[in-house]
Amino acid sequence: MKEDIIQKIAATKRREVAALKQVFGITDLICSSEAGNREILSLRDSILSHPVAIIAEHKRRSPSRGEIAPMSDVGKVATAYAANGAAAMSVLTDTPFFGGSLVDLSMARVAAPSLPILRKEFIVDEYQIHYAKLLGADAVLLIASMLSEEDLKDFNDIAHFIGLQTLVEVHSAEEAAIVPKDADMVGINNRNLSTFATDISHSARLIDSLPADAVKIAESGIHTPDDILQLKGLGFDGFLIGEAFMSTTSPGDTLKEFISVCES
Ligand SMILES: O=P(O)(O)OC[C@@H](O)[C@@H](O)c1c[nH]c2ccccc12
Repeated sequence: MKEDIIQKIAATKRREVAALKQVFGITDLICSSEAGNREILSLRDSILSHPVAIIAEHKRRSPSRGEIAPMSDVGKVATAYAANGAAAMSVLTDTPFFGGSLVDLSMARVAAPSLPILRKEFIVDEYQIHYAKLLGADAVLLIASMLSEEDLKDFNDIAHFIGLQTLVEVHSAEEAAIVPKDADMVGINNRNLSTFATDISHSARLIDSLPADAVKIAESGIHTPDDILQLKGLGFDGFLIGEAFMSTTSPGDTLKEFISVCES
């Protein structure tokens, strides 16, 4: 059977973390991230205080779309997202599949000091959570389908222990059932991680399997302001959008246009 993309990514991530650990051990990493202690911004509060709460993503390429904005200046995009009403920013740090990097994360942090930032990564090891903090993230994505129930709980606790928030991503009712009660936000990904195809009606079908009081984020395949309004009507609090912004010449202006259409 052909290997799922997500399985291939998970294997790559394990090798990547093993190599990083050779250079910079986990104890050194934890000490460094604690030494540079900065005030963590609440991504969750920002979602709840924005009437149209968009987590605007920086994405250079993807396995499904190929190149989107390979030469993007992440600092410029971060400044533009902050200036044009983003509730938060998501920075893809994966290199082999999405063309991002840890440098992208730290450059976004410097360029947009008041904007909550999510490290968008395939987390398979707590090491990646400490690295997220070191480079200035406020929150991390935890993908339920890549983790055992036990690891999901542990990683959620570790993130909280070092002051970061968590967005737990699910794809099914079974995964929704294992989301830790104190996860800060729960996301439904409209992208099937085996095929990478998107279908926004997936969010609509699954929303009732999330706890009523969860902060709910719809992720992927959102291409128009109308998509946002439809998902908002169903009860979603926030919207994670990458391609629809990054495939335009000015991601910040496109974000602004989406918000103004939604608010009109
Ligand atoms: O570019 P889009 O379709 O707007 O999607 C953004 C974001 O939701 C997507 O990058 C994403 C969310 N979770 C993921 C997990 C794996 C790969 C990709 C993703």
